[in-house]
Amino acid sequence: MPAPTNQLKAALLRGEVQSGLWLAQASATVAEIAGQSGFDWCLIDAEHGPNTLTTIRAQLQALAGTPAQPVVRVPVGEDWVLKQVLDLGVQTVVVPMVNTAEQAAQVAAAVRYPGQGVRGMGAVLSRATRYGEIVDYVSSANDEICLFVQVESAEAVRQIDAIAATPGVDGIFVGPADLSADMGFVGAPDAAPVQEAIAHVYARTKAAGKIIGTIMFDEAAFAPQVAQGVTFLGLGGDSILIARAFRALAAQAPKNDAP
Ligand SMILES: O=C(O)C(=O)C[C@H](O)[C@@H](O)CO
Repeated sequence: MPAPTNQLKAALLRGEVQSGLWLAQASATVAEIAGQSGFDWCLIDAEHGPNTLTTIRAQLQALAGTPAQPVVRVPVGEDWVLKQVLDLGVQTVVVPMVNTAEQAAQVAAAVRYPGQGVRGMGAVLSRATRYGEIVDYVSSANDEICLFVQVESAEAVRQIDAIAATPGVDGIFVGPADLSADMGFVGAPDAAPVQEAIAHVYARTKAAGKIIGTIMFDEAAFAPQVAQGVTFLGLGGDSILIARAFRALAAQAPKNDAP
């Protein structure tokens, strides 16, 4: 029995738009609700969300019962972090703050077994192999890994051609907030120089034949992003949606003229 087919990767490689939700609550319940809401994928954010391996595992287990494909963003692109997260069974990972081609090559090696990388051989003990049931996992896992590296600095933009060309990097994920901040436009991702840089990254990523990803929090931005070639599209995050819904409901509270 080989590693499970990465349905999200397969759809993205067919050029299909796949939209999803950022999960930063570290809640298996929120993950389960999101996973059955119609998203193609749900990303468990361990960079900005208070996630641990235990909470990531619980959310992966919750998502397993839903149509949504699981994605994990690791806090940092270190080999040991990627090894532990992949052993939990996720096959699509996003690595933040990849600024150079050297870093891209390092994380690409970290997510694949020897022959294509340096991923440690612990899967037989882990959820990734269903605790030993998937006996051919190690020999088939590499092809089912989908690695996105985040381009979110001016240096990464300068190195986009080398980063995108890196073997084992399947997609480039633009982080608008961090990119704009690094370019000197804190809180202003719509600034013209930032948008020009993003358009350049999209063009060079497309030229390299790689998948383009990003996240938007404005529904009006979804279609324009797809028109620019984005197929791995974040539609927002659980925290902001929950907060908005609570504020909107509270605002509906009836009042009376107390006697
Ligand atoms: O820099 C960005 O933008 C991202 O990487 C996405 C954010 O981290 C995400 O949490 C939305 O703010």
